[in-house]
Amino acid sequence: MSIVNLQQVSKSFSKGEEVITPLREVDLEIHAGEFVSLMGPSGTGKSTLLNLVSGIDRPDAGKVIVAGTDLTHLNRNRLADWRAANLGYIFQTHNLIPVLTAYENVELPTLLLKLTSKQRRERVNLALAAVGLSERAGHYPRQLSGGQEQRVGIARAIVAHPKVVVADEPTGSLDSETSEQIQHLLQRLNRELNITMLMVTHDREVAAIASRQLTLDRGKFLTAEDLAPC
Ligand SMILES: Nc1ncnc2c1ncn2[C@@H]1O[C@H](COP(=O)(O)OP(=O)(O)OP(=O)(O)O)[C@@H](O)[C@H]1O
Repeated sequence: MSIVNLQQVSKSFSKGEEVITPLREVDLEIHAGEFVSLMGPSGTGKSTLLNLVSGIDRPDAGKVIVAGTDLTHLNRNRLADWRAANLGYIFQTHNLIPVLTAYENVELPTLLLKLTSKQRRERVNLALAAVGLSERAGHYPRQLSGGQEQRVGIARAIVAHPKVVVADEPTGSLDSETSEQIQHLLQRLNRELNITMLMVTHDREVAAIASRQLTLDRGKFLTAEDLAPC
C-alpha cells in the first residue's frame, strides 16, 4: 500500500529577481513500512521535499498524497490537525523546549489529540520506553546527553503513533558512536513498530540503513543508470 505519493510535484522559491526551482515534476511513491533514505548535494531540495510530505509547505504544481489524504487542498487548520495525527518530524538538532522535562516535551504533540489524560500518559510512557529513556522522564534537556536529547526528540516524533516519520539529518550533530545508536533505534522503530520512515542524510553509511536509497539532484531523482560508474 502506498503511504506517500507525490505526483508531478514542482516547487519554486523567489529570491529577489531570481527564481529557484528545487523540485521539478517529481514523482515519489513510498509503501507502508518502508524505510527510505534521501541523499543529494546541498541545496537540491531535500528539506523542501520533507516539508511538502509533512504538509509544512505546499507544492506549486502536482499532488501530495500522504496516508490517504491529498494535502494539496487542505486549509491551514485542517493541515495542522492532519499533521498532529499522522506525521512525526525528527530534526537534526532536537529542538526540545529547555524549561520542560523529557516527559513534558514528549507530551506536547499529544495535547493536540483528543485523548483522555490516562491515554495521554500511556502514550508518553510508551514512547519514552520505546527509545529507552523511561528513567529519564523527569530530566530537563540540559541534564541529558546529546544522544539522549535526540532520543527524546524521536519519542516526541512517534508519540502520536504517526503513520509516517520524516527525519532531517537525525544524526547530523552526533558523534559517530551516538549516531550509530540513533541509527539502530530508527531501524528498530521501523521494523518493530512498522513506522514508515523518510530520512534525509549526507552520510552514505547512515543512508545504507534504509531499505531503499534515493538521491535527489537538480530537482530530479537520480536513477540507477545515473549513479552507475562510467
Ligand atoms: N522558504 C524559502 N525561501 C526561499 N528559498 C528557499 C526556501 N526554502 C528553500 N529555499 C531554497 O531552495 C533550495 C533547496 O533548499 P533545501 O533546503 O530544500 O535544500 P537541501 O537539499 O535540503 O539542502 P541542505 O542539504 O543544504 O540542507 C535552496 O536553494 C534554498 O535556498
